Amino acid sequence: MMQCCEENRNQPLLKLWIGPLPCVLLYHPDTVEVILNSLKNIDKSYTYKFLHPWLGTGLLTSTGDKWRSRRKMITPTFHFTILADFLEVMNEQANILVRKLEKHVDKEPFDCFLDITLCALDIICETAMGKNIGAQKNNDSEYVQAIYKMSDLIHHRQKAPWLWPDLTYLLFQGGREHNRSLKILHSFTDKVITEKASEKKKHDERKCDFDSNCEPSGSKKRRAFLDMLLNAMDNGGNKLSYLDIREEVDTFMFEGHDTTAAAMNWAIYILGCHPEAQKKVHQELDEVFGDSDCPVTVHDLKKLRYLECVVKEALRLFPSVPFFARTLSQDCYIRGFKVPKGTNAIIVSYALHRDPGVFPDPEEFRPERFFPENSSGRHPYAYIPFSAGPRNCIGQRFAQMEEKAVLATLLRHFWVEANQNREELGMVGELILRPNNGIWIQLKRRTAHMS
Ligand code: HEM
Repeated sequence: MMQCCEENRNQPLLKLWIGPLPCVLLYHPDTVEVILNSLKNIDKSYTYKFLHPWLGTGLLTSTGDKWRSRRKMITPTFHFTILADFLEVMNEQANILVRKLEKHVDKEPFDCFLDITLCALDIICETAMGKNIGAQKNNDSEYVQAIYKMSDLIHHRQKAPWLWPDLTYLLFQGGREHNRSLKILHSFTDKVITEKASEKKKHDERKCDFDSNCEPSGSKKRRAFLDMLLNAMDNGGNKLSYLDIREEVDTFMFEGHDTTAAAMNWAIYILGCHPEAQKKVHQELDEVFGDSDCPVTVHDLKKLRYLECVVKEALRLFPSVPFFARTLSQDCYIRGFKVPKGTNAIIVSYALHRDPGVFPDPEEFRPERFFPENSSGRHPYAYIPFSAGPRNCIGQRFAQMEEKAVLATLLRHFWVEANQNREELGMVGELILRPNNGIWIQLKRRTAHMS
């Protein structure tokens, strides 16, 4: 698909069939805008249906009034002050990662992909559910294995139209494994929600009893998204049901960890290939942190402007979600072409981000492209790693905070060298853009002021 867009860069759009589905591929800012800006064409495409058994119709997969009401209810849980509380979890997990990676300093190249991914998994588990599953220390857990199995199975099914009917799917081994993993995933979230709900009940009762002295003095309890979902209400004052909450928690688990994990891995890879840029990051880190080993604060994050440009440029070259799709609920016109209702519009951000008219020498890694003076006036739909418009990524600020905090912690300790060229990565655009061959790096220790 990526190659197809590249070869037809001068065409306004591409029409093709994927199995029985009529599709258009979009990879120009103005054509993408028509779809993403629309308040009507918000239905996800047919292949998202294979996420339903796991995620139900949570924020990612729902549509119409359900999506509108949920989006409104959940948006406040991503408020900046709440995100700031999550930074503590991000710092803790990033430090565990640093300790794990210590053993590789001045040693042979190693594949860091899983290490970074498990760090992202621990972060989302604790922030979404308030549960520390310690995946960084033990990745053999049934739940961790089931998450990866499930993502693989869903992707495989999306690519194979003969596996689309539920009945046929169940005849295959994949279908049976799918149901096994589903049980593990749901019983884990069920258990966590039940525990949290009963904790909340006890807490509310104590509060009614006497509205103070409930918590031991001085202890500040960490909030998780789940705590906020248990309190959330729609316009009519209705609370979310138990199943409503489960679909949202599962959605955060799915959408909120592989994406950030891939993004951090790609950023480490690309910095490992560009020592000049890495030196600038180190210099900035030294200016902000000096010799201290204090955890990263929100205030520090604001000062890491060059690192932010690195993160953005890495997501341009390697968008974690390389394409996403809508099914048109009404006819629309794109550059004068009538695209009928029912068509699947596939937005190929991987190709869009490589438009040489917007990003000259698109394959070059140049964080400077995102300096304010260089990005002002750029088409607002030319760079959309988090999608754009009303259905953009609700976790964007969370993800940016996590990426910067974890990368800053890693790079305060290590100098990174990458050991692969791009061809050796085995890049594949599945649900997530992944390096099939892993990310092989070497680490050297660094101390502040080395830069
Ligand atoms: C670098 C990290 C991330 C990237 C690149 C990313 C990218 C995206 C993209 C492209 C979409 C649109 C998908 C579509 O239209 O099918 C999306 C939607 C979404 N993302 Fe993210 N995401 C990231 C992190 C997160 C995190 C950390 C969370 C939650 C904690 C999250 C939660 C969601 C949700 C719930 C939606 C659906 C929003 C809606 O339809 O209203 N994402 N994300």
